[in-house]
Amino acid sequence: MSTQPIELAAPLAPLAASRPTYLMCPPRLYDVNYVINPWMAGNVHSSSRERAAQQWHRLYEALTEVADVELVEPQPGSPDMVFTANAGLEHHGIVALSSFFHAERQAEEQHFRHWFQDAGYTILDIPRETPFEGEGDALFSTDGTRLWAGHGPRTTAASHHYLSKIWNVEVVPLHLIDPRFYHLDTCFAPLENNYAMYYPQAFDASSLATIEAFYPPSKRIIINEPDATRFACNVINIDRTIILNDISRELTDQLEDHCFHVVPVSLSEFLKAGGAAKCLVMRLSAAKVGTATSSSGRHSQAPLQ
Ligand SMILES: NC(=O)NCCC[C@H](N)C(=O)O
Repeated sequence: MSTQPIELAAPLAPLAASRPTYLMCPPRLYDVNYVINPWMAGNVHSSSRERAAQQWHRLYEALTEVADVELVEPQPGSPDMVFTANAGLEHHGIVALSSFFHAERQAEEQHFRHWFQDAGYTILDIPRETPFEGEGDALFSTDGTRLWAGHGPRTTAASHHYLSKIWNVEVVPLHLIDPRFYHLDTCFAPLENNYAMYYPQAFDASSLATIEAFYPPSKRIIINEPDATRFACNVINIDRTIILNDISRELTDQLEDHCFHVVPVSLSEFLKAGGAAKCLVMRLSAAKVGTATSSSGRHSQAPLQ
């Protein structure tokens, strides 16, 4: 019998899982200055900048656990710039820049344009006559086979054909009919492992049938009105992690039963403007970022406010 100590094989270094990258905008200039959705009504100047900063930082910290974050500087006169999901839609290094429906947000377009230019993206414009509000209304299915595209309150159905031309992808229109859920990302979320969360009443009958034809019953996570109005569908989903505003215990349990790891971050100050976790971030192709020469950059620490 050998007396040689058994040599244990050195453990394999874990494969570096590629971390996704997101764009965020610090809330230094965030406020509710006007009313362009039902959540803002009665909330003009009612948000606390200090609380908003704390909540945004918690979101930033939760996100940087699982992703890299780039920052764009907030700009005077654009208090909604914190909702970077609405800057545009980026895929394969190309950005379809948003063409905002409301004049109140149109000044943001030039600021985001500069950031994407400096970061080396190819920018394609969507005409002013056919408003398009970026990732707020355009979400790829997690298998990448289709682009779900909302229309109605903000984005026009006529803008969708630009998206299918840019990426040669099937664009599936979903008609939003409840003014509280004015962007697709407020009422619908494709999730990993081909699940989807959605608030059915936000859609017309044929759009709902389209969603249900794609997701079999076992893959549907149906959100009730109390959770929908907590922006439960407005999630950042990275692998099994789901970052979102506070939701009910029942929904948390349901998500955990489907093996998701739920990370709640209270975002009450941003709900006053009609946005939550997913609205505060925009997904980017990692390949392009890090080349920016503007005030943005890759940050591993929470930035100063
Ligand atoms: N749903 C989103 O993607 N973004 C939230 C945008 C809030 C902003 N106050 C707006 O009404 O456009």
